[in-house]
Amino acid sequence: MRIDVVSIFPEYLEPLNISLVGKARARGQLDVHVHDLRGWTHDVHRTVDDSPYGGGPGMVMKPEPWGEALDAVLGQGPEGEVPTLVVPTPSGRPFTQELAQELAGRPWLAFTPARYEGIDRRVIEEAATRMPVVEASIGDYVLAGGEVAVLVMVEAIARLLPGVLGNAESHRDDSFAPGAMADLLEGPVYTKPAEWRGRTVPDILLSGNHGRIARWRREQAFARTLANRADLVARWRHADFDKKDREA
Ligand SMILES: Nc1nc2cc(Br)ccc2s1
Repeated sequence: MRIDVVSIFPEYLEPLNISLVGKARARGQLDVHVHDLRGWTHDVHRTVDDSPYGGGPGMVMKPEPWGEALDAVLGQGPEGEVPTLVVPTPSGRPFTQELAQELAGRPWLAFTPARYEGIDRRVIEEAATRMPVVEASIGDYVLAGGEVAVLVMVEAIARLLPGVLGNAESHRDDSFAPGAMADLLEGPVYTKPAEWRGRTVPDILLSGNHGRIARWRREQAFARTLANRADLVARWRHADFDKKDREA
């Protein structure tokens, strides 16, 4: 997978050089290119924003630099291919595990994290005439810019790429993963020592009875989901619980 990111703070994307994403890049599983939007400005002040038409607070990101940046990115990718443009925005569709899975299946993603009050709408409209566009929100809160959202989305997507996570089984038990864990949060996990500050590990996990352990883990996941995410539980049908249990 190729990933391009255009930002006025390219240094914000430094974390893409380390850990899971960094290792995937070193192994050639990911080809990441970070671009400074100001490279497509032509004035001495390298201007990327201006006051909003219609008035209102803050500044809006000018269309010209973004248009030229996307032209350049399109020209750098595989011949005849276009990226899926991913626009982090509080007003986008929820970025969920399902959307991460969908985007993990694309060969080329281009991220355009905004700052200020956002990007002139015409940039997105014009881009949509030449590539798929996904406007996605990582949550119901407003950040100072989209770079943090890009880090979240790239990590969530990269870990789903074949071979990136050491243990291919890890995906199966992810919270929100399709199948048995859909609409479920992961339950508690434990490791050595068996006793720590007077607290022991649940006996069931030491029993070696893998069927009962799987059942216990699902009950814990259900309880955690019930406690923290009633919205997910509302999507369960009673019969599904038993069915999901059989799938475990
Ligand atoms: N939750 C989010 N907040 C923001 C703010 C800006 Br400015 C750009 C993108 C995003 S995504």
